[in-house]
Amino acid sequence: MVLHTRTTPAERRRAFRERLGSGRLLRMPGAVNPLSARLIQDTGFEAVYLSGAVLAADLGLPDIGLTTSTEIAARAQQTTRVTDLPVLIDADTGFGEPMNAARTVQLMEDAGLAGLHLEDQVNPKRCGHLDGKTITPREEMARRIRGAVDARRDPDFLLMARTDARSVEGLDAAIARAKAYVDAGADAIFPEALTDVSEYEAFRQAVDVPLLANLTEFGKTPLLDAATLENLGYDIALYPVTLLRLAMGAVEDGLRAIAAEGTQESLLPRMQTRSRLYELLDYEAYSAFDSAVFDFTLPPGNRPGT
Ligand SMILES: C[C@](O)(C(=O)O)[C@H](CC(=O)O)C(=O)O
Ligand SMILES: [Mg+2]
Repeated sequence: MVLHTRTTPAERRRAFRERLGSGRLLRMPGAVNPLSARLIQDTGFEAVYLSGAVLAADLGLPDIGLTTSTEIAARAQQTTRVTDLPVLIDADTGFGEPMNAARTVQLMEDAGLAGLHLEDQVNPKRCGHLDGKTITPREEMARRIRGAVDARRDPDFLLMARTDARSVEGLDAAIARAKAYVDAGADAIFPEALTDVSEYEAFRQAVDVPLLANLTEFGKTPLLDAATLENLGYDIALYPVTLLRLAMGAVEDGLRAIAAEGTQESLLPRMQTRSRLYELLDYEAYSAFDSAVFDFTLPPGNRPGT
């Protein structure tokens, strides 16, 4: 995969729709950057997520609706260029009125994404697993969804509605909202911050469209495993911030070790090697453009593929 993806956005959207219709659970890790999307593909996952929390944290911002739709579209495009997998993005509240949600859909289509989700919070929004959320009236969110549906040009672009109502209005209201959002045209539902298996079951019984389970760590939801979620009939298992938490944990430990030990020697076994990085970048394949690009040798045991 030199420089770019080989698949078109249309092909990926189609593949994503078909995969969601398979009845098998789709495990979707959130990328931390375009390179990590490559790693998600390389390790055998079939779709990539772009988390609003990660995109904000990447800029040193909290997840309270400060990022803009053009900012996240730019990051999305950098990501979709370097993976063949479908990419689903977190479009928060749609960034304003229903007309802003409509524009957001077109920006995300143009960024090569396979779909997005919109949530029924008001701004400033917050992480779905925090207390004190405020949600829109149900009809306001239905208008947001209808605006998004009308703006969509590729019918395969997935429009997922997230409801944050469980921790605000209770389970029954959250389910009623999910149904109303499907009636407004949502293709899939993201019930946020469910607290136990019985709530997952209730959603599954009530809603016919694909359902996403958000397995974010340190939140309100138990970290149900893939087999359990598949048995519950869920379609997507989301690990939105997992890679960021792993990476930042490792970065912090590493910084402390260098500061304490005066060398990074003890950290080498935990590092991605130069050869693995080059393999991921498909460095060698760039010789097709210019044989001088990859005409060096790496130390023994450190060549891509060895
Ligand atoms: C899924 C989510 O919307 C995200 O932005 O990744 C967050 C995740 C998190 O903050 O842990 C959410 O659940 O609100
Ligand atoms: Mg989010």
